[in-house]
Amino acid sequence: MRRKLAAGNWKMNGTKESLGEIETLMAEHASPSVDVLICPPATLVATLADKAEGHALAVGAQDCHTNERGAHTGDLSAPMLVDAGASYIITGHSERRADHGESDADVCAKSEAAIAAGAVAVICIGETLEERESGSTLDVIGGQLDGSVPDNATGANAVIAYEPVWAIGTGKVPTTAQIAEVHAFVRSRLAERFGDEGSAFRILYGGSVKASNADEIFAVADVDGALVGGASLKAADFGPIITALQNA
Ligand SMILES: O=C[C@H](O)COP(=O)(O)O
Repeated sequence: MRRKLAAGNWKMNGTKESLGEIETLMAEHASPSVDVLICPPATLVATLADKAEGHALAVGAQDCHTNERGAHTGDLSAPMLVDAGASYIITGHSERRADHGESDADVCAKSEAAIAAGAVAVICIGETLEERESGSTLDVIGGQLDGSVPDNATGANAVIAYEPVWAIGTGKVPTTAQIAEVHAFVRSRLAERFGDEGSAFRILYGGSVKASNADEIFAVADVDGALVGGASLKAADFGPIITALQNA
């Protein structure tokens, strides 16, 4: 049985003051029946991990370097992030792919590094609007999945996040049929490659998830939770999404 996951990605938002939102969230969701994860900017990982000690809240990072250490000014390695308190690391977010030119091979190496460091890799894939409109969504998703998920991935150490690029931060959400089609495709592709283990991977949906659409999205087969951006910044927005996932 896959345990559901409500994951918040704060992206490049938040200072120490913002952690008050997490204190509210932890107080209001002290014993969630789903996994709850917040990935703040790297500057806040250690501070949030300290605050989350003893609470049912996992802390994650938004990216990592492929190497364990070395001359890479400004970068952070997976073991360093784990040392700071991250138990999950997002890899291959479309904003990293676009802003930093990360390829599937880069994402695969980062995911492998995250897993080797003992973190759960949250591996992101998703098509652009142009790819969706040209009918190549499943080809794109299949290629990203094959290229970005490392051989050492299992259901315990990796999560797949399907985030259509055109749905991120836009308020546009695919239809439930579109989400169902991609999630079923991802599930079958994982089964082809990993056999029975393929059914153990959690597959999250991400892109303009909010309290008002969460129930509908979480009712879709093979949606094991969400990777939430904007609506994860405030407890008043993220709390109801956690509740919806618990009730799904
Ligand atoms: O990582 C989160 C996603 O990019 C979704 O962001 P959003 O919920 O602001 O659309």
